Amino acid sequence: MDRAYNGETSESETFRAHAHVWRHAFNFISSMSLKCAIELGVPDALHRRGHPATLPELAAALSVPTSKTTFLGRLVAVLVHMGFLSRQKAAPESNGMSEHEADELGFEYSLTPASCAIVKGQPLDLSPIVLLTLDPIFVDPFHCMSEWLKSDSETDSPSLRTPLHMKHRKSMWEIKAQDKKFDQRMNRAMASDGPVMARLIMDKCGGRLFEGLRTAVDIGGGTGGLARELAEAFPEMEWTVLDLPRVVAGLERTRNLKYVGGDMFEAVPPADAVLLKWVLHDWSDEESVKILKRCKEAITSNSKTGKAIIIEAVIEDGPEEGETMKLFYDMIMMVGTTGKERNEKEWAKLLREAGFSDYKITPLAGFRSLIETYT
Ligand SMILES: C[S@@+](CC[C@H](N)C(=O)[O-])C[C@H]1O[C@@H](n2cnc3c(N)ncnc32)[C@H](O)[C@@H]1O
Ligand SMILES: C/C=C/c1ccc(O)c(OC)c1
Repeated sequence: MDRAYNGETSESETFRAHAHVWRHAFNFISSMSLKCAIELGVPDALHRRGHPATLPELAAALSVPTSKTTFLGRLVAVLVHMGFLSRQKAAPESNGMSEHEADELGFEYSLTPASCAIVKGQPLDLSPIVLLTLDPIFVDPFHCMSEWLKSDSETDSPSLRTPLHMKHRKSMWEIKAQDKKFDQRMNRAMASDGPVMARLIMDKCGGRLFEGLRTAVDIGGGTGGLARELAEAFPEMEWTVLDLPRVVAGLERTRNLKYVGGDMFEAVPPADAVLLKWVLHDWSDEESVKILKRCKEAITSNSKTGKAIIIEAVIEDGPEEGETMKLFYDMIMMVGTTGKERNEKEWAKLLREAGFSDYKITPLAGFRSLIETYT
């Protein structure tokens, strides 16, 4: 019999184990409370206000009716607990409340560093990524994970390719092509990561990264969230964003940045540097090698000193808290795409198979790295 059942385990140890289970079972409450706060615009309202708000003031600012104020208070309690709001005792005279009211509602709430990071429209706003991650299109298929794991891929029915496929009877890419709202949500989430990564890349690599290079193309670059920043930082270079025609339709070129609609599995515009951020983790090894081969052709046809620059997680490198994110993104890739997160060995193998020679990994802050590889 297991130690846990034979009485040798101390009670406190058992309770610690139970607490561990409880916490993990209820983790989704944190995710959903965060999602709700973003949808309601809680951080935005406090940011606009510029000073702390009592619960009734917050309710008014969010257009939550008086009949729902106490319910909002229950969400707010969770947000305080999670570190997305801070709570202080309000000075009673500051809000004109009687002492009795102050007992119940005498707190004021303000932003924390974590909620500042999800104020909409701020340069480094993470809220679009949260809303994409917690979209039912991604969350629902997690309920199918066990069923999917037991289904035999050998039968190779397309509907068994991913749990997302199993749930929606379509691939993520088909949904993205058909559902305008989801398409926008995803494009926005990706674009919002651009300025963050551009800043990290410039901090860690500076001008060295593009030294001697005249042209660059961001493959699967979405609406240009990253390329626009880099085009501004490196104005003497010519920049191109390649993405599917409907993603880049109607996007205006700037002085040194243009958009090209196309299919990266077919052809990639020639350039000295090819960028791939958060693209290869969407695809299996076979698919990734195909993309990388197109990239290699694009580089060699243009330059002898060219390189590919891959911005992705490298599993097992970097600090502990980064590791959690890599593991979680690996689940998202497994549930939603045919891709995966890769360790250094797996990256090296992909690059070799696609015909790249050497590579160099520079860890960026957070959970991603920059991989430079040469033709
Ligand atoms: C996860 S997003 C990453 C976007 C961007 N690189 C970033 O990091 O913000 C993947 C991108 O690949 C694009 N994509 C998917 N299939 C493609 C294809 N066959 N050719 C070109 N782009 C493609 C999608 O439209 C999407 O913009
Ligand atoms: C819920 C998140 C979905 C997602 C889908 C494809 C990606 O490449 C990705 O990269 C961060 C995120």
